[in-house]
Amino acid sequence: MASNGNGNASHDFEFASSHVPNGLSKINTKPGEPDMCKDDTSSTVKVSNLEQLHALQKKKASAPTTPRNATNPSTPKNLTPRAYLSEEERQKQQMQSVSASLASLTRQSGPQVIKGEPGRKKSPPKTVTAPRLDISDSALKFTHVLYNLSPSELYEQAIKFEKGSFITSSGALATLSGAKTGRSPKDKRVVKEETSKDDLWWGRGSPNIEMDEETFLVNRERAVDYLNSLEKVFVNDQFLNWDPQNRIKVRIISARAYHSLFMHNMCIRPTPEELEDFGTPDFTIYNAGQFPCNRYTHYMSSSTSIDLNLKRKEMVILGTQYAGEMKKGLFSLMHYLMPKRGILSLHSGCNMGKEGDVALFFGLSGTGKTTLSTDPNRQLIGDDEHCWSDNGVSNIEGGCYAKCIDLSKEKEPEIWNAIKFGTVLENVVFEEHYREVDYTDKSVTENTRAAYPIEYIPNVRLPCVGPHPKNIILLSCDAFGVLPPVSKLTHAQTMYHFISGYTALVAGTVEGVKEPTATFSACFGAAFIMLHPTKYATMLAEKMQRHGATAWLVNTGWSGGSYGVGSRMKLAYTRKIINAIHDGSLLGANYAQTPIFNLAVPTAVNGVPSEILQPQNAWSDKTQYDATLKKLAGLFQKNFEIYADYQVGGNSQLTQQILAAGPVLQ
Ligand SMILES: Nc1ncnc2c1ncn2[C@@H]1O[C@H](COP(=O)(O)OP(=O)(O)O)[C@@H](O)[C@H]1O
Ligand SMILES: C=C(OP(=O)(O)O)C(=O)O
Ligand SMILES: [Ca+2]
Ligand SMILES: [Mn+2]
Repeated sequence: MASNGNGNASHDFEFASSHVPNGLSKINTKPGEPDMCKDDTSSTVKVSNLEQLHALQKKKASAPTTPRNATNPSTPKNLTPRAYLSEEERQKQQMQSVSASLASLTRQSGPQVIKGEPGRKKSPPKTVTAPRLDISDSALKFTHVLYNLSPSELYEQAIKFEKGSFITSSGALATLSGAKTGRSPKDKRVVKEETSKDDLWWGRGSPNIEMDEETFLVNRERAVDYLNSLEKVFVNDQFLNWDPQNRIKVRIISARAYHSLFMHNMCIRPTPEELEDFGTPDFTIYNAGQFPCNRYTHYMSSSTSIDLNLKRKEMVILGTQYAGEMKKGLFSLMHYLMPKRGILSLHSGCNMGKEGDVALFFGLSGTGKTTLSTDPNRQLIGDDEHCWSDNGVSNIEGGCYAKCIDLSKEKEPEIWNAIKFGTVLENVVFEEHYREVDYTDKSVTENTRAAYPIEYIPNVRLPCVGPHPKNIILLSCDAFGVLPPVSKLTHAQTMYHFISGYTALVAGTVEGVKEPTATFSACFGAAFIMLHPTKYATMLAEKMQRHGATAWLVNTGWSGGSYGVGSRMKLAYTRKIINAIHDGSLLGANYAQTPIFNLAVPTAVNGVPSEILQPQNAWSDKTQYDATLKKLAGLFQKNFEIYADYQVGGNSQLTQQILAAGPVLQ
């Protein structure tokens, strides 16, 4: 009957052959049809007003989840949806839990919260009301809770309400993180309290700068008051760790859609059933990043404070909107919780080959964990944070956080293609009309970032778990240009370099500064570790020995001279080196020892010019090379002094071997 695009003409209307006086043809409806003009022929919608029509557009939500394959080990067997609860009761419990999270500690109960956006006054709001014993202006107002919104909803929130939010030509959400475009490790504080203080690493070299319990509460109150003063807050209830036995439930309360979307991408996304049974989180982040801390508060040294309280299982963020702070805050938590269970937490990328061979990529920021674990020939398990338990490896996260300065489609196609709808693009610059991103532009920061769900990488391994690692790759971006592109490490050397955690980056964007600065960051992530580095090193040594893993040191930094003279190692060469590690060919190569560092360097690697394998060959000024090598060796030795008094494991022999495995200056 109808014309529905298949080429048949509609016979619903007939033009009368006779002309009416004004020149317009008269339209006659067919006999039997109701006397109304229809502009299409499909059945009409069953609504009586526009509002109802708009309501039809949105159907019952099913939360966007992290996809898992059929044999999903990350859904614990005892997870049965609470079928006995009515939808209304369930929602009420959910909001009661959020209200409790947002409660001031001086009140018995939480603030009045309403699920959903402000301004929808039509239906009576589902509120959770606190008994009004302590009547105050802030207790009288409602806070709207935007609970586990989808990427589409978060895009709308960001674009409507957050200045600096734009959709780029590839569909990503471009945002600005404000004044802080990187982490603020000097502003991190850890509460010294009786449940954890004896386990934690304090003092020289430690990232854990202490704070007392009272001061934490002052900052927590500041964050909670700020969040409650807003019309609406975002709440994400999500998981960490793909190992089902060691999954952690986290709640993130934030004020920006950008933060909510970032965490949606970075944490593991629960299924609707898992969300129904979420209950009370194991850990809560209060992100009040737009609001500064009070500098008159004890322990505060700037307007930024990132405070971790392991006893209360809470983290407070004030004065920084850099989203990586939340991700790495949770990583710190895992660096405390997991070793207590005999599980090693690792600042590493991880992927797996067709034979089930797993590789770990350790390294500080910018050394290549994300770039090199994203490999078209291998399945990606994760780019940044992992656990190594007796069952193998598991990713902690549900997403990746790639650096995108100078990103190119040719060199890193998988990451390039992952920057699409749903991806958060931090601090990038784009052309104002077409919104084409210019990845070379450092106007906002050099630390431009893309956060995307892990399944945006096509060859992802879901669930993100794997067997015990075969190769351990320590990445170092040596801007001095003296470390070889690749070397095979002995067991003791592995421990030495793991504890040292060396990289050297160029001093940054300051004009005229050409001298590289060495960074030593224990366990390739000193900013996130909670226990003494030797604790993690002992676990790594034990696991590597038990599972027969081989370790390699790979320099992704400079070759042919230091920064300013030499050039960055070609990514294509590094990839060839990594391939030779994966396929086992490098294990059987011939090796030569280097002076001072005593590293075993292969004489040939398929696809890599042999003259760059021994770094001194690539330098034109040999005396300069010798001097630079000695300088770096001295820096290593100086850094290691703080560990000389510690034992690795119960084994003083291993400790002696580790000390002897460092560079030797004649
Ligand atoms: N030889 C190389 N190996 C690895 N990365 C390289 C190399 N040369 C340049 N790069 C660039 O260095 C950066 C490494 O960053 P990324 O992989 O995100 O580091 P991480 O994940 O360790 O913080 C990327 O921008 C990458 O394109
Ligand atoms: C998010 C970060 O990690 P990485 O640079 O290691 O990817 C960071 O250091 O802020
Ligand atoms: Ca990374
Ligand atoms: Mn990282």
